[in-house]
Amino acid sequence: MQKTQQEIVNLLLDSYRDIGGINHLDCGDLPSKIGIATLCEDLLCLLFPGFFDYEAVASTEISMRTNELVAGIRERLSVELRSVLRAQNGGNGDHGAKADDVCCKFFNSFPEVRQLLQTDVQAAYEGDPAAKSYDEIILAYPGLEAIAIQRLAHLLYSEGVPLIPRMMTEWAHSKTGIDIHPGAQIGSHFFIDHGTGVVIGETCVIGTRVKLYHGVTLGARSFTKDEDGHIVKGIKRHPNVEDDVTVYPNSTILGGDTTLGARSTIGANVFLMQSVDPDTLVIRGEQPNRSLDKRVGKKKQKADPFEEWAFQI
Ligand SMILES: CC(=O)OC[C@H](N)C(=O)O
Repeated sequence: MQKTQQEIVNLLLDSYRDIGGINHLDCGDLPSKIGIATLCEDLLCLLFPGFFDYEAVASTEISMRTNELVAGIRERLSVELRSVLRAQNGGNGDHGAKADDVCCKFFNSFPEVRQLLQTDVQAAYEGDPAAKSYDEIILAYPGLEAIAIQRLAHLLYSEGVPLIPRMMTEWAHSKTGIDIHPGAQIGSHFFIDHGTGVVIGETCVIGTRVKLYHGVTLGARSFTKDEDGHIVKGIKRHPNVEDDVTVYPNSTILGGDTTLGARSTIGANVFLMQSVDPDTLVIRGEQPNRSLDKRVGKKKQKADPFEEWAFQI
């Protein structure tokens, strides 16, 4: 039997009353998904003047253009910040002062973020023989876009801003296929080549000159639970990657106390839940240019049951 419009509405209202966990009522605005997406687009224009704009930008107009961009971003970011801070406080309070403070710190950090991004572009140029120019990297490398947004999102995350940083990195994820949590701490000269399927967890600490290929996961092991069976949040769950480490495609490194020692290389398709010393090579399967004897002779450990071999390079 067909339902009237009012009957359909009543069914939904009943469901809103009975199933409460997925309603957001009487507790203020949430950030807008479209709003965050356009903010991210404008932030990229601000970080890389002339690269993400629709039209060429002349140096004579850079001051005016920067003024306009900063004013627009500041106004919209303040609105979004007030919304999330209110929502966090059950829809109460103004939070204008806190929003202004966060905005101010955010913009103050831009020169530092740009300095880091310049090292990321350099790392991509030096790390990829296919990269012909810095322009190509800024315009065409998904890894650069993902790390640019993550570095900004990390500033907001570090100020304790809820929701917005995650929405920013998810915007970048949807564009690039690269999922970097805003909490991850990432050093300079960071390069993700190709990028699709890379996942970097919230509590990762990554050193300088680290290079990752597509499909790499820096993830958590199975979750610790409290006595009520609830997963414990806020603990260190993801690996540390020291300076000058390279991880080749589709490798999975798990665990908060797992450290990839400096200058190590993790080959493709490796599954690791234990630390490796500095200067270690970990590979899975045969390497055609090494005899098995040589590998066995040099091997440090064999991680059962995955047939991984680690030895000094
Ligand atoms: C990257 C990863 O391990 O994710 C698992 C889970 N989301 C966490 O943060 O622990």
